[in-house]
Amino acid sequence: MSTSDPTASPSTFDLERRVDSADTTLHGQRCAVIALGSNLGNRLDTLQGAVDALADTPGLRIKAVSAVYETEAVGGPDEQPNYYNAVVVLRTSLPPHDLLERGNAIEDAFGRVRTVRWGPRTLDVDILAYEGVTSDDPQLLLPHPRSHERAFVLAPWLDAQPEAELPGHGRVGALLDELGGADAQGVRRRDDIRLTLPE
Ligand SMILES: Nc1ncnc2c1ncn2[C@@H]1O[C@H](COP(=O)(O)OP(=O)(O)OP(=O)(O)O)[C@@H](O)[C@H]1O
Ligand SMILES: Nc1nc2c(c(=O)[nH]1)N=C(CO)CN2
Repeated sequence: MSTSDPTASPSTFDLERRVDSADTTLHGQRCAVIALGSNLGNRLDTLQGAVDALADTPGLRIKAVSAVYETEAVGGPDEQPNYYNAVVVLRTSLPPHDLLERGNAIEDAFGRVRTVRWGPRTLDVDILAYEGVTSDDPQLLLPHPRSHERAFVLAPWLDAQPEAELPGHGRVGALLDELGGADAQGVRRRDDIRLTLPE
């Protein structure tokens, strides 16, 4: 992890130790899919910062990043700004809870404040699925229990991984069709902006 990592903290060392041990045990690398969302502040810079921070995580390699989608806020208080949403497909030797911890640290680094449920936020990092893992632990529900009904998740996921399947629900493309497509939920691909992967 580089010293410029905005999430670097003493717990970073803990994380590195766990990554090292995960690398040398049976965990191997598994595929995981992460949803990013932002509807406060500079949404594009924040999503790019989150991609950079994920890419800078030991034991994690990004395989694909979706286009950016501008999406109407679902749930929570009225009159929220639109979100920018994107999905990242990765391979990792981090166990699921460590990946969650890393996602939470990245949210915190970008000023995430938790007030009302589904309220506006600088950054949301959700784990949509983790290869071979289902979990009913409220701290980490896998696959994410609401992803099948959210076009703001399915449209970018399909973009990043056209053959994707949501465990227990089927193909992501079919799920999006069942919702009536991206347009039906106010989800629009923004082809004028994009996220990049660090070299
Ligand atoms: N798959 C998951 N990915 C991320 N957080 C999860 C997951 N499953 C459970 N959680 C838990 O959900 C808690 C609340 O997360 P958060 O406030 O970001 O919810 P939200 O993104 O607003 O709502 P939603 O869960 O509907 O997307 C977190 O503390 C986290 O431990
Ligand atoms: N459009 C949109 N709406 C949301 C989003 C989001 O990322 N995009 N995230 C939520 C909680 O995770 C609740 N509502």
